[in-house]
Amino acid sequence: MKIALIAHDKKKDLMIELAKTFVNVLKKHQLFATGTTGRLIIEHTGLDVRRMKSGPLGGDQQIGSMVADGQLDLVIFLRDPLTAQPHEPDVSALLRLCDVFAIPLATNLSSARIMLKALEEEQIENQFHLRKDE
Ligand SMILES: O=C(CO)COP(=O)(O)O
Repeated sequence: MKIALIAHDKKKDLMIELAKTFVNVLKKHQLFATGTTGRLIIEHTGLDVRRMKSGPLGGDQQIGSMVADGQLDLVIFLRDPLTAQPHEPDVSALLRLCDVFAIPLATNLSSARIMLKALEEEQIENQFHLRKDE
């Protein structure tokens, strides 16, 4: 499965802890991340992560493009709903595209844990999302 991992600044520590907790699950999959999130995950877990640009510099849009192209199966995006983001339109666009293409999307720690637990137990199948044109 192809999984995107993204965290806003105040949620990065949570993302690192999440990645550490589920490192044995995550290492079985292809991982993608926005720039800073990816660097931190690599530094703290040694996981192989393909890094896009940083979120404010277009990373969310790059991930969104992958969603639109059917290149991602899961998105975990630990958002900070209490801090204004300069690239809020990019964030909204990515969340919207996940809904357009019915890609499983976790936007907080609790839903992310449920998603990774399901992945651990192999309850999520590859490419079960619907393409918009299907
Ligand atoms: O801003 C982000 C998501 O909107 C995350 O980007 P970084 O991982 O580069 O901090």
